This record gives sequence, C-alpha cells and structure tokens, in this order.
Amino acid sequence: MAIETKPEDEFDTVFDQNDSLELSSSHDYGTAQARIFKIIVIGDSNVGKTCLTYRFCGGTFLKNPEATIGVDFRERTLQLDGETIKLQIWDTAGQERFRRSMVEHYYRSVHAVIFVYDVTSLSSFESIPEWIEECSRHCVGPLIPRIMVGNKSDLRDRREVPTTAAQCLADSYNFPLFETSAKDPAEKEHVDAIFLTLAYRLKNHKPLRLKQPSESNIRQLWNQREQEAATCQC
Ligand SMILES: Nc1nc2c(ncn2[C@@H]2O[C@H](COP(=O)(O)OP(=O)(O)OP(=O)(O)O)[C@@H](O)[C@H]2O)c(=O)[nH]1
Ligand SMILES: [Mg+2]
Repeated sequence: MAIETKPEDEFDTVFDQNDSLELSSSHDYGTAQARIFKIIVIGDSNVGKTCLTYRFCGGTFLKNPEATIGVDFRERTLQLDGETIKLQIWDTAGQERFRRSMVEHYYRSVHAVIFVYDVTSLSSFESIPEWIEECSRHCVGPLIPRIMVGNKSDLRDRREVPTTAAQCLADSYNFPLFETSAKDPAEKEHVDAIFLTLAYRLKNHKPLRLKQPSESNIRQLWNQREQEAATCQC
C-alpha cells in the first residue's frame, strides 16, 4: 500500500461538505494558522486500524486492505469552533516484523494515542495492556490523551469481547471506550466522533504546534519501510 503523504487530493471527492459535525476537507492545507496534532493508532494486526483511519480520513470503507508495513500517514483537517486543526494520523503496523524498526518514530512527539482491539478477537483485547505498557516504556506521559476502540461491532454473532469487560478495562486506565465499525456505513459519524473527541481535547489542552514532518523525514521513513518489505520472507 502506498504511503499517503497528500491525502487531501482524495478528500475533495469523498467528503460530504455538509457534514453535520462541521468537518472540512483540506482546502486550507498548509495554512500557517493550523495547529497540527500527531495521533498514533496502535493494536494487534488485523483489528482494523487501517480501515478505521481510512474511514475517518477517506470517508469510505477500504476494501481488501493489506497489512501495514511500518506506518501509513493519513491526515484530515477540521474546523473546530472556527479554528483549523490538522490531525496527522499514524496508522501503525500491528505485526511485530513490520513495526520493529519504526517504534521509536511512532512515539516521538505524539499528542494522543488510540488503542484498537477487535470485538470478535479476545486475544486482541487481551493484548491491550501490552500496548499500553509499550506506550509507557516510550515515555508517553500521563497527560497524553488515550482512548480505547473496539472495532468490528457489525459482526454481532462473532463477538468475543463483552462491552462490560471492555468498559472495566478502560475504566481501570481511565480511558474513554468506544465500540464501532469501520465497515458499517451507519457508524461513519461515530468513527468521526471518536477522532473529534480527541481533537477537542487536544485543541483545548495543547497550545503547542507540531512541526509538519518534512518531505525528507517522510522519505526516510518510507525508505526504511520499503527495505523491511523487501527483506520480508513472506
Ligand atoms: N466486519 C468488519 N471487518 C473489518 C472492519 N474493519 C476492518 N475489517 C477487516 O479486518 C481486516 C483487517 O483490517 P486492517 O484495517 O487491515 O487491520 P490492521 O489493524 O490495519 O492490520 P495491520 O496493518 O496488519 O496491523 C480486513 O479484512 C478488513 O476488511 C470492521 O469494522 N468490520
Ligand atoms: Mg493496517
């Protein structure tokens, strides 16, 4: 899957400009006023991180996604209370072999973290504490907003993780919990709401400006990612 450095091109075609949540596409990409926030999305492989971030940034369900190698970047610009906020979303690889060399990059200067599990996979839910630990090991401070998302709620007959258990875990960490589906079009606004929750929190609590990653930084990550893909035995 190609790295996405300029997703705004596709925003123009897929976003509903009359969105009731007052989200805008990226016509104002690059404006000096925009505050930029880096959000990383982590969790086991196959839980739907790519589909969730694609749903939020691209507006549709991504059919036949490939396993993420290293990281894919997505972006969406929002107008919140008259302010332009740019969410720079790092869709990370769940597979250890595809993420190993990138982990340091993920956590550097992160503003918020989304932990994703699959409600039809108990093991992905049981991994959440390990992902939280990894986050702490990389010095992500307690003031960095974190949320937990149980994806694939459309697969009602295959559910393995009860909401009560998930709520219990989320409460123990003091994280908000969302259950949703990247696939179900009826959940589109709910997916938006997850990211909006973070955006509002960041907007109200984070005055700092994140420097836009330079083309050369992105190129460096991309090269690293391609090297990994080339040496992969599968
Ligand atoms: N039914 C259903 N399937 C989903 C949903 N989200 C993702 N999927 C499917 O789950 C599989 C994995 O989705 P991805 O988004 O690639 O998962 P990922 O977490 O990015 O995986 P890695 O990149 O390997 O870490 C794909 O077959 C998707 O079609 C959902 O909400 N409902
Ligand atoms: Mg992925």
